[in-house]
Amino acid sequence: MKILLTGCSGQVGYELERSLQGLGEVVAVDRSRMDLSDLDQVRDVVRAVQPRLIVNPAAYTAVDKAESEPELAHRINAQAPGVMAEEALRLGAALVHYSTDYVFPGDDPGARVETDATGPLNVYGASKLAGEQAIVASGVPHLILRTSWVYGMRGKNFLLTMLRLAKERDELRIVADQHGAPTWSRTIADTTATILAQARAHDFSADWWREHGGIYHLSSQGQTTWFEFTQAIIEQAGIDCRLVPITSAEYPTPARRPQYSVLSSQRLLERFGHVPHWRDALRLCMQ
Ligand SMILES: NC(=O)C1=CN([C@@H]2O[C@H](COP(=O)(O)OP(=O)(O)OC[C@H]3O[C@@H](n4cnc5c(N)ncnc54)[C@H](OP(=O)(O)O)[C@@H]3O)[C@@H](O)[C@H]2O)C=CC1
Ligand SMILES: Cc1cn([C@H]2C[C@H](O)[C@@H](COP(=O)(O)OP(=O)(O)O[C@H]3O[C@@H](C)C(=O)[C@@H](O)[C@H]3O)O2)c(=O)[nH]c1=O
Repeated sequence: MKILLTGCSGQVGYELERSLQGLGEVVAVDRSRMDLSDLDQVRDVVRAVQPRLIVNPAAYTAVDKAESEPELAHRINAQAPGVMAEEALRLGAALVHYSTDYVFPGDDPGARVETDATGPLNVYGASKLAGEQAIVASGVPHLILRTSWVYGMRGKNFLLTMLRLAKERDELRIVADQHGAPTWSRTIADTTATILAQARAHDFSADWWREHGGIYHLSSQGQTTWFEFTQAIIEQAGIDCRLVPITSAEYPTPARRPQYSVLSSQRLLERFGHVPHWRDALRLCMQ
């Protein structure tokens, strides 16, 4: 069985290339082979590979930059997944896609469930929501896994930024009024593989997708703030750096970010098992 994996140079894509190995023949493509801003190329690659499953972690993830490149963000995060969905449907294949906590406005302290009303505050979030909608509207069998605050020991992420800055500076000023759950890229990849192993046990049947497909939240257990997350990172790394909690207003950015960004993974936990607490995953990742 062929699995077409996009974005294999990204945080989640890199981990997926390993986690998906047991499930089939993984055809991993990066931007040089399939540029998601080129919709004809996306279509051509899917037609050439003829996968039974497309797994799409590739995305435009530069949240602030997206504010000045809305069309490009929309093409990569919304139109390209739409083309993948159309092509997968044509081939009788299924699509696994990733989305974000930033589809929500984050004005309510409770953990968001899958059916809660969306309302992105920024261009990135709006483009990811449009991607979800294109996939759902296509009618393709799909899983959309919404995750949050992704980090790992490679790629571009908050953990690595903080480790670098903490070594360069005596003091870091970090927002303490945005709440969420940092999620290790490996947790996302391994959970995806666990879910797909269950689908494979049912021969990826239409019945399985009807019963288990759809949108799931997949983020670490527990919640924190960017400030407290940084405290945990610095402490575990044993770096001496003073951390100052600040408000979002004191750290102006081109994109607005949600204040409360916690996702409830209850639906996924009930069907597919365990997701670790953010502190446990951070410890393991940094070890
Ligand atoms: N990072 C985060 O904090 C969060 C991410 N998500 C979602 O999870 C998924 C995985 O994210 P993550 O692994 O962290 O993202 P990364 O930014 O680490 O990786 C994104 C990947 O997409 C690729 N990509 C970007 N533009 C294009 C393009 N035009 N054509 C082909 N490939 C492209 C990048 O390639 P290249 O290396 O060449 O740039 C890279 O491989 C995404 O859907 C994202 O929206 C959800 C919540 C939080
Ligand atoms: C570098 C830095 C950032 N910050 C703040 C800015 C921002 O509010 C917060 C997080 O910064 P970042 O820009 O790294 O994170 P951001 O790009 O907003 O991260 C988001 O990425 C996308 C892809 C997602 O889908 C989201 O789930 C989320 O992970 O930390 C500080 O307070 N101090 C600092 O020194």
